[in-house]
Amino acid sequence: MSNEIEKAYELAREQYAKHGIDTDHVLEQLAKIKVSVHCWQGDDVRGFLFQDQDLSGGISVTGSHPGAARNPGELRQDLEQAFSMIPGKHKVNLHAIYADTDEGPDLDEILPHHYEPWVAWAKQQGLGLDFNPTCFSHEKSGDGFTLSHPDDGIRQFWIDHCKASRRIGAYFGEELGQTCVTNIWIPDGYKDTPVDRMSPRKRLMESLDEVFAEPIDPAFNLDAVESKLFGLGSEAYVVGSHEFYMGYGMKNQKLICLDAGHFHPTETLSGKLSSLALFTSGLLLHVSRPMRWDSDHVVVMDDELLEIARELVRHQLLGSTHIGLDFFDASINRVAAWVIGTRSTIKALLRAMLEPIDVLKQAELAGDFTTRLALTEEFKSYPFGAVWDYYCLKTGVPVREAWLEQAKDYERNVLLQRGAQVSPAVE
Ligand SMILES: C[C@H](O)[C@H](O)[C@@H](O)C(=O)CO
Ligand SMILES: [Mn+2]
Repeated sequence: MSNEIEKAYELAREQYAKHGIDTDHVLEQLAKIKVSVHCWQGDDVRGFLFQDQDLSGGISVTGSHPGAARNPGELRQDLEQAFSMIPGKHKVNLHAIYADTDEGPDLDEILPHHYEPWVAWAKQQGLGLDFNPTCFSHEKSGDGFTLSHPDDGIRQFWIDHCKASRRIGAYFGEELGQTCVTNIWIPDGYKDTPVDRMSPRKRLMESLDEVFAEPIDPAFNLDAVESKLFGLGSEAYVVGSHEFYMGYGMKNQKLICLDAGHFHPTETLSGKLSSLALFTSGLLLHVSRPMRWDSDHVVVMDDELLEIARELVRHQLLGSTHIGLDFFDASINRVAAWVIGTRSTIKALLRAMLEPIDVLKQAELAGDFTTRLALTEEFKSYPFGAVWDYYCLKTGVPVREAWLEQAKDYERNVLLQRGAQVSPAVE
């Protein structure tokens, strides 16, 4: 098998070389890209701090596939399993509710040591960590408002939570020697048309100013802010809209987080990158797959994913863009969901790197749109799959669908052995 893969790669290498594309170099570049894999696919966004709280904040996970992780040890075990089927070294994105501690801190009391086992594990696995304050699934977000809440006390609680989160991000960055991105998303909004759209936004702006007041070394932690068009129960108005965070992020040098599911259905994230990149200090992506709404389906290599990858590659945005995933599907094996979404994202980046970018740009500049269209179309059937297979082989992960048998074994031997109750950590 490995001989066949190597032979196919040699043929592919020759074909790409005819267009000046050095596949060996492309694979070296690909290996440098880190995808931030979101931990919350592993347990349907439940977390470990408030396990009796229902998921709130206008997001929803559907499906009842067995085997969700019930404690931090199981979640790490599942992530390790997923990473053994994903080429490259990446990052894990944690939410505050994934603290690994018996101390039971409230969200405004979280401290770096509550996440120490995650750091020890990340070091051992050679992974980076990213972070998010959890401004939902909590009694103080019950009426749908957090950082823009009209009540000073409740707003202060969420400000303190976000401040604590940045310090945890800085701790991750310092400990792991890899910058942590701490992303703030809040659900605040109204189900029906508000009378006053301005005041909640003013409160949010002031809360964010307070959250970001403490200087933190950007080598350790970078802040990001994530907008949204609507949520379940906030259909009419979301305080943290795209325009709000675009303005806030540019004015205050914060990363702007673009979630593929957070725009009007015909708007594309890929269409926004080249504009925002000209004016921002950097971007964070939440690569997701909206189906008619912000449904957070598992990412697949569809046209939009490819177009996002092309924008990042063609305009050299990989250095300033942090690529995170954000989907949660409980109707399929959760480990497989991670593997499918992450492999598809990396594969799309590879495909984008294997295109004759300079030739296409020159054709466009010369007004030769025939060549542009013809080459773009022909390259769709170039043997990128042979290069991908070779990359998997060389990085020691299963080639093609071979990973599925491994995932099924893991499901049989581990996931299906889990009962419904919370069990002690597996370690
Ligand atoms: C759990 C995540 O933080 C959440 O999905 C957020 O990023 C979002 O996209 C909400 O719609
Ligand atoms: Mn998101």
